[in-house]
Amino acid sequence: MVKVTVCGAAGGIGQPLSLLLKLNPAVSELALFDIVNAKGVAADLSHINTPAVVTGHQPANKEDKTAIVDALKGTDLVVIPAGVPRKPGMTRADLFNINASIIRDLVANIGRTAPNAAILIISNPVNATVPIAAEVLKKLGVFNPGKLFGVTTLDSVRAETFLGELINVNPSQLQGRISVVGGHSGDTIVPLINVTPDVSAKVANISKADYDKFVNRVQFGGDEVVKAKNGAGSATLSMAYAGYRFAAGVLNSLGGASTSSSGVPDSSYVYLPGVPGGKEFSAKYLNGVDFFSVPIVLENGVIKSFINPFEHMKITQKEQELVKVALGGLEKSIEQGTNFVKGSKL
Ligand SMILES: NC(=O)C1=CN([C@@H]2O[C@H](COP(=O)(O)OP(=O)(O)OC[C@H]3O[C@@H](n4cnc5c(N)ncnc54)[C@H](O)[C@@H]3O)[C@@H](O)[C@H]2O)C=CC1
Ligand SMILES: O=C([O-])CC(=O)C(=O)O
Repeated sequence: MVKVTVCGAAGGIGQPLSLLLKLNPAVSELALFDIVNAKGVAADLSHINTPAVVTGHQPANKEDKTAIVDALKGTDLVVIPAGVPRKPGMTRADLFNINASIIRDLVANIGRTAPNAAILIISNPVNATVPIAAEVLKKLGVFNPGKLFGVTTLDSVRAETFLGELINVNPSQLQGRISVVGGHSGDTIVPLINVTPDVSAKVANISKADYDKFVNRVQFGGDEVVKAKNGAGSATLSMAYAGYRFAAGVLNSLGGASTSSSGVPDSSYVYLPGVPGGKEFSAKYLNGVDFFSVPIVLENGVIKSFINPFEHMKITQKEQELVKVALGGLEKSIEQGTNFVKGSKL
């Protein structure tokens, strides 16, 4: 019996992500929470002939806490795509003012109602919203760093797609054979492409100009979609796919499967000092930066270990430089998120 809750389930990401979760046979209950239209989306999805029982939870007014409590009660996994998306001309950091308090309040509810649930954060700016979640859970005394995941899978999905185009390989075959680390915005995103010898041999022929274009496209792929949607939001469908890919990995691990079985596992933006070996890794390679996206190995829905890219992947000089740049941006966002909660009443 596995209960999954989606917070922000009626949104552009929330709806297709909930659809994909409804199709997963491991899910027995799917609780959809949103401040609008949660019941409508739930009624719609509930007609699909798969075992998951779908429920919709929508507060009647601002004071109504029963909807969120019902959505979270007994849940094993919460996915959060709640909040506002970007419009052209905005950075992800510009979303902080609105999304920071949405994440703070949702995670406080999770900490109080479902302290053992795995929490997957999609809402931007991920580089800061995950530190917000960690700080809230710490304040409530229920922080389990092995169960807090910043969802950066879309960066991997993009890297696989764009590299596949470049080296003429079916992009779905690149899953687990390249990696993306760092954070989730602009130059904090660092693709690593020399992860397996077969891919490494192919990328050796890429020109410097093409490589630079590839890195830039992975780092700024989100902007490409924001521009194309021209005011109607940011990536939703590719994000729902990516969010589902990551959530399915967590669900599989709850069912006993190891995420490390096929190549390099997906990365997630995690609190390193709370992961085995993470504190030493951060001190040695990241100037002590606490949150960083690394490939993680899961067991029973919890991070069992992570793969140290600096020891297990052939990182080039250029990639080292990209990591250095990423750390500067990450430090600022982490501090912003942490300070926000320190100055907040829960
Ligand atoms: N991690 C990643 O790779 C990506 C993250 N995102 C982020 O995901 C977030 C959602 O994007 P979209 O689905 O396109 O936005 P959207 O506006 O279509 O949907 C957001 C949903 O959240 C709901 N919501 C707002 N406040 C809420 C609250 N307090 N509790 C529950 N639900 C609430 C809204 O009613 C809406 O249905 C944005 O912050 C966006 O930047 C988007 C793409 C990729
Ligand atoms: O670009 C955005 O604002 C949404 C996002 O995080 C992405 O598409 O990677």
